[in-house]
Amino acid sequence: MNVDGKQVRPIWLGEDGVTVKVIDQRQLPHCFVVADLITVDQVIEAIQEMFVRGAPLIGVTGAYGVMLAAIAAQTTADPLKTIQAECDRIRAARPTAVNLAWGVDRVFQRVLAAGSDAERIEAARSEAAAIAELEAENCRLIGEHGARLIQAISHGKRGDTVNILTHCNAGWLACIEYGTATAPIYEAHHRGIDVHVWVDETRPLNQGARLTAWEMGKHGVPHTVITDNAGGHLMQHGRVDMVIVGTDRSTHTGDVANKIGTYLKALAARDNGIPFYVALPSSTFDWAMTDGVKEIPIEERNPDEVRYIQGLAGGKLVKVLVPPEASPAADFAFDVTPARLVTGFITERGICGASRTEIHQLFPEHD
Ligand SMILES: CSC[C@H]1O[C@H](OP(=O)(O)O)[C@H](O)[C@@H]1O
Repeated sequence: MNVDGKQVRPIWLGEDGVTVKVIDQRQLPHCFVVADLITVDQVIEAIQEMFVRGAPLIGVTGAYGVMLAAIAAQTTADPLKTIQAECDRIRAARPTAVNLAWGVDRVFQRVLAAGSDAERIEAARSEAAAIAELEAENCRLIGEHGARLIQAISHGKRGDTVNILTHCNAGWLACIEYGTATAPIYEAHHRGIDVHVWVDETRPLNQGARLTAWEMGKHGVPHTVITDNAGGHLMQHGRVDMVIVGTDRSTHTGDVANKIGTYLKALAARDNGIPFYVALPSSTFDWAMTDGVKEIPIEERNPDEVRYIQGLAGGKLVKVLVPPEASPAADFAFDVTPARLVTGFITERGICGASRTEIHQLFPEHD
């Protein structure tokens, strides 16, 4: 995406064809820092500590991690076995986003089919790059399809501003280009449709206030940062026309895992008759799980993420909200919105309802 006149992605391969370069999103919006990853351990750290985050981006980062595993495995007695063990470690870095396993497994299948160390490395490098380009194109298509929904609302409002609420960051920073939830917003804005975005701050790591607001500002999209608890009030007072969120894993039966707090927005949207859409590439569907509330693993992160807030000092923890010795804390990173609260999915193949039948009509190869 264009940032201050430069084309920027959250991940790219260095000129040496080995160094995986990522924007350290923990430092945004205060500092733009690029981290170099050259080992599997560094890839795992980047995923776990959220230098990189967002399902599609986590998938691409894990995919490049398999390339780094193949490079390191050259000096081992059994390279394939070593690579497989490293894939297991990368896959386990964060539990909720299904793209991580999807990306790692796609690359490992290509590595398995290669015949030598050099071929394994090249197969991994090219497949990781191909996944990145696939996800970029899928997000572009999500934008095309989703913009039609926004256009219809704009038409119904005779061109008045379409107010869209989004939660967390499902922007290009969570993907490769365009984003998922933000792709229709960018495309509608590009088409000259009058849009405004309510940006949930998204406690505790504030991906909305820090990342979505930064993206919107750099792209010139009108937006307002709000507290997580303001969405219901705005919906009650007719100030939200639609909700679009991303997802880290959605079951093929329509249940949606996304950043903690999404479920509450879906409840408020349903109570106020507001359409609630989930934007995702098909790599984020889980074709095996049927009951998302029961089956999707919900990551629990370090409670200090609740106790502290990141400040201006280059991402350093600068302010204590809850003295650790005073109270226990808990940091549930995701929740699951049941399909009954989801109006529809915006995918690279178009828009569908949130039932198993409708999802499979769009993706029959998974029947
Ligand atoms: C397009 S996936 C974005 C998705 O990922 C975020 O979680 P995290 O920042 O913890 O990786 C959030 O759930 C977003 O909706």
